[in-house]
Amino acid sequence: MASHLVGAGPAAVAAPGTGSVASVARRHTGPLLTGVLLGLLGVAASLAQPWAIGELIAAAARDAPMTGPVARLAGLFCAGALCSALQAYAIGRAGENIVLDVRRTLVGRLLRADLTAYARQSQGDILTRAVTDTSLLRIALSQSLAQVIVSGATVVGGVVLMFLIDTWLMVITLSCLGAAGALSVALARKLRRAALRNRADTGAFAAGLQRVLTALPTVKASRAESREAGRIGRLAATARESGLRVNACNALLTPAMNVGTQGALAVVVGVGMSWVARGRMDMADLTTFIMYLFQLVSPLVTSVMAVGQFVQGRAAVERVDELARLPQETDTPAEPTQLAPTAPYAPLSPHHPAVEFHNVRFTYRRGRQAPRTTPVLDGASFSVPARGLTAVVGPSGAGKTTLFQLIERFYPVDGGRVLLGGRDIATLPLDTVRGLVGYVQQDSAALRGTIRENLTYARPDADEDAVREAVEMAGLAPVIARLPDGLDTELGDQGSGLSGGQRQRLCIARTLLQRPAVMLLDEATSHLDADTEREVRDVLRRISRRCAVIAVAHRISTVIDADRIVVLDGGRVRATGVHQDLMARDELYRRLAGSQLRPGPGAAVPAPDRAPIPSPPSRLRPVDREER
Ligand SMILES: Nc1ncnc2c1ncn2[C@@H]1O[C@H](COP(=O)(O)OP(=O)(O)OP(=O)(O)O)[C@@H](O)[C@H]1O
Repeated sequence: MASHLVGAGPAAVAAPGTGSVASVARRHTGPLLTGVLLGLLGVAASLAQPWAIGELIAAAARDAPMTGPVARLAGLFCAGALCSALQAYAIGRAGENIVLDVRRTLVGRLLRADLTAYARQSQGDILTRAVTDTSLLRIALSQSLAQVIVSGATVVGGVVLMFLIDTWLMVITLSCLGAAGALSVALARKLRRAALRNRADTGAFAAGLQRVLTALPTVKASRAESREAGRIGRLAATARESGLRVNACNALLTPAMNVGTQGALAVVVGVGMSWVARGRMDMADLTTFIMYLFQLVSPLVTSVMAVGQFVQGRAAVERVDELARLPQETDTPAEPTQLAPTAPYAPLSPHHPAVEFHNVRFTYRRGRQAPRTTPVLDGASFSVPARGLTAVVGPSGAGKTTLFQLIERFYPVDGGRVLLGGRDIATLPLDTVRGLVGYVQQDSAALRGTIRENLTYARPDADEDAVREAVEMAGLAPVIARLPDGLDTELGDQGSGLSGGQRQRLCIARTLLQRPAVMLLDEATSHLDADTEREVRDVLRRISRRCAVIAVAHRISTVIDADRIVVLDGGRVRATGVHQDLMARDELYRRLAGSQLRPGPGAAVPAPDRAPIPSPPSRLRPVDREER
């Protein structure tokens, strides 16, 4: 059914994967193993070096030719250096690739996140996780992991060779190192907890900073600079405190291992020398044993440091995983029939209402544990014809914006159905729904970038003529003509660089360019002066002959000549009709309209409570914003 419904093109965001860091990292097992293998080859080369030195000494002692032993030793040096360089490159590259993949997956999942779940996150913390924590992944998953493996292999190889030289001396050595090792493990556990706390504190600092930076003029106008500086300073101090705990654990880790190895060395020299004195061990074996012990010190310390880094990185992995687990919007697979090319403004069948609400119930969820609040919509029903201007009015907080958000399917309804062109939107792909519906938001969302990029945001393939037409229609042409760079003028964050009214026109033009079947305008002309508003209203009137335009407006001038007005109150539609009709029979509408309309010269003032037959629109004039 519903072959009249067509889509607006492919999804813009690449389909995200399952999201967890481990699942992403598994894709890079091959390059990581290659790096580790190169590292192990380097270990073998370095472990063989004392043996080659021994061979060289023996050859010198025998006065035998030295070319072979020297060549072997040089070969081992070169092989060790080459393997170590290749290992560092391979592991570093794999680490960067993991970070890239994790970030891409994370961005895909963030952009597809369920809005209810997303709204519970702080944006500053999201940024810290997506930028800083993902950087730490590289260290945890590649460098430190590889270092643990490679240094660990050096340690294991050395230990085996030392066992072969003298088992009991090695047992004594291991008991000294074991005590240091146990201390290091305890410290590593503490370090992980401290690192997790520090990541969270850093996120809280970023969230605090982001909160004020996005509202800097409000902060200044409220003279809150000192208060905010103090509050954010305290957040920074908390991050410092947990950072110091991380630092303390880190600072103890390496010395703990150093003390262990130095203690082992002292004991080995003492015990070994007494054994040599008693003839239980010869001097050459003791010297080789001590050489291997010296060779163990550096990899032991490196591997303990790498464990520390790995543990800190794991804290970051946990935080990135948590973000990647954000619930996603549920989508519906597209049917082939839904993806026919669109005709401008007319992809919905004129035989069905453009939008229908059937007994819709909806409540915002503030969190799983939070108590349920009163429903915003409690059985709302109305329909919007495929052509014409429909206005939605109601007191502040009545749920008008919520209606629009449900048409866009930003949230699923709790009960009832929302139909688009006769089809339940829950059964349509999100891409189709959002391609058919154009939405000019209440707060005129513009993005950092050029005006042209903003205009073509919903339709990147729009040609120059289409852009110019939308600009003209939205009354934006004179604004752009005054800008030195015209359409290529750069805007700041949230479209700064334009006035509120200019931003509204920009957003209207962007939606016009999208050529939707249903155009939603939420207070979209509230910042415009009376003349510009009239021009934009005329444009919308013209467009409404080709598609459905639904406008939320507090300004009665926007509503007065609408083909249909829906009056929303207490989560329900209490009346629908045209202006005169509603003035005559709906008390709330009369009250809402009465506060903004004043009689023209010679007209009697209608007494709102006595339900008078209203004066014809020509004799009523809307009160301009400036006069209110
Ligand atoms: N994201 C949200 N989370 C929780 N509650 C919300 C959310 N958005 C809106 N609400 C609540 O839902 C109710 C309806 O809000 P909505 O923005 O739809 O009203 P409105 O009629 O558009 O108001 P206005 O005319 O003032 O713009 C309000 O009580 C509001 O507090």
